[in-house]
Amino acid sequence: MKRPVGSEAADLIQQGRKAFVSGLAYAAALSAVINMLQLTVPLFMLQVHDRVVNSQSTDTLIMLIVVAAIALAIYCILDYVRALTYQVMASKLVRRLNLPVLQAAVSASVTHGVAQSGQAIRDLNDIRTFIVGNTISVPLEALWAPIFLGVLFALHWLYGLVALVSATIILMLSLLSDFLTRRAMKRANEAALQNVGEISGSLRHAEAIEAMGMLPALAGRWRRAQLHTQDLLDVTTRRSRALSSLTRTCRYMMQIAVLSVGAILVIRQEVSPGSMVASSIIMGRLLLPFDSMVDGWRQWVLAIAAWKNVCDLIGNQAPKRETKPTPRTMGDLTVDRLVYAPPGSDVPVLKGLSFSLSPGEVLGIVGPSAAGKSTLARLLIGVTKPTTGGVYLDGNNVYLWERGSFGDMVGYLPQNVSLLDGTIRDNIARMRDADPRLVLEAARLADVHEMIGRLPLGYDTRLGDGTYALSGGQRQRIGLARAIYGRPRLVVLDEPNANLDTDGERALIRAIEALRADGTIVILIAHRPSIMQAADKLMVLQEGRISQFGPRTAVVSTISPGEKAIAAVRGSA
Ligand SMILES: Nc1ncnc2c1ncn2[C@@H]1O[C@H](COP(=O)(O)OP(=O)(O)OP(=O)(O)O)[C@@H](O)[C@H]1O
Repeated sequence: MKRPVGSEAADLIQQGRKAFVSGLAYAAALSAVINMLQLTVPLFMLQVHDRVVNSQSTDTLIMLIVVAAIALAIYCILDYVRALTYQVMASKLVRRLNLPVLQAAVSASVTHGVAQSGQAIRDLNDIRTFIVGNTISVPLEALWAPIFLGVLFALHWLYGLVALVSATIILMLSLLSDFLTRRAMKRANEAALQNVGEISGSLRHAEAIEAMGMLPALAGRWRRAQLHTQDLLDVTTRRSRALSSLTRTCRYMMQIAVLSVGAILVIRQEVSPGSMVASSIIMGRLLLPFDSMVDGWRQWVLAIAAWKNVCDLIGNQAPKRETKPTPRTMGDLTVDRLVYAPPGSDVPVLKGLSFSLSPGEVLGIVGPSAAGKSTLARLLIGVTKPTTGGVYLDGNNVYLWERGSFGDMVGYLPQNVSLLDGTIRDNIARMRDADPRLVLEAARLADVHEMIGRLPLGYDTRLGDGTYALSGGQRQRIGLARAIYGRPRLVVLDEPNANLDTDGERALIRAIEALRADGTIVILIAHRPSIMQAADKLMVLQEGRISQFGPRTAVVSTISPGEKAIAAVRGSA
């Protein structure tokens, strides 16, 4: 039986939460013992002063050394085990969630843009850094403060009182630091993120910037934005440095205070000299988590917010798709009352489209700009979720289809061909371990084999930033080879001839004919009419509605003269 779609995401979140909570409980148990063992040194001092110095007994000293050494050895092991526990927690979480977050981020970037999805990947990394860092332990350490306080009260109530007042002062200073820096820090971080986003976005258009002399104006904007960020950071740094100096000084003063109280008590012979030194050490240990309490708390809040973002992304934004592969099919493509309105908009771009195509049919889609052609293409390949209605391939909903098996069924050449960082072979083979036979077959079918052979490293030529730059036509033809790699059952080509010369167009028509002979359903979207001679059927899309649909010759004969997009089709008939 198939599991309900989306339940895998909920399971993953649940498992991640469980692993974190059980790991934290284990770390808390270890922390309990570790904190007790941290009393080894002060207790050793106390005993040395009170027993060894007074009795001058080296036997007692040796016994104390042995006991302390055993306690410290156990401390060392447990401290290491606790660090390992955090590391295992972090790596389990990242291993489980890496792929789902990446998948969800890709889906989210289709609908919400790249910024949000990039943030989710950063969030997961932040959670990992938080778990393996020191601040995760702060609340666990603070839990043991009452024990240290109890020991100090047990040594003398005045030690306890000084410690209690000191802890309160340190906590107040820590809260004050948070109050004075939190807002400015948040604004500085947001401004810095925005700056980096703007700069990296603009660098993608370096040619246009350079050619049209936009650099001075852009540099002025970046400079102003960076100065603003720097001002905010300066404010936070000044305030937090001042408060951390004050806190540290207070801590030293409090240790002097406890030592002074101890000295008075020793003079009055109310406590032993050993207890004076021991109380100073315990006090330092007690104040440590209070010092980092607010920072630790802030890190916890940030980590919880990051976890919430990751859960939201996986649970809500990721498409609720089937998790089991669907077998390869040869059936019809059916579009049923398809309506699509972009997120946040009530105005549909596509208004109730219905049509169907049989295996081996080639459909050409024409229409004026902004008619909804590319939006329809994205719905046909199951990238975008329909608002209502659906697209079905052999009865299976293309949006809900498990992505791995659907990818084998489908080829897509987007309007803006985007080749990925990697070799030409990697790109044609869709970044999988390339099967050379299939890569060659796709390249031959797209008629790019010779062209690739002329490149410096052939199929091993690397594409990406700072590497080999292909022409627009070369990119489009390699994109076509990628779309038809593995002989998919449905191929959607959005403006496949936009950058092609006559030879390229002829090769494209040959590729479409080969796909048709193979029983593949091909959908062609084009403004340039020459390619439409390869189509069996034509659809004219206008303002999100099908105004014409049928065999190519029939549609062409019924088109009213004067319509721009349709005149283009007539030219091809
Ligand atoms: N995610 C979205 N958010 C807002 N508007 C959108 C979204 N997707 C599509 N649109 C709008 O839908 C309309 C159709 O866009 P589409 O890209 O499908 O047109 P097209 O027919 O392919 O145009 P062209 O021939 O110029 O490529 C446009 O007005 C576009 O702004």
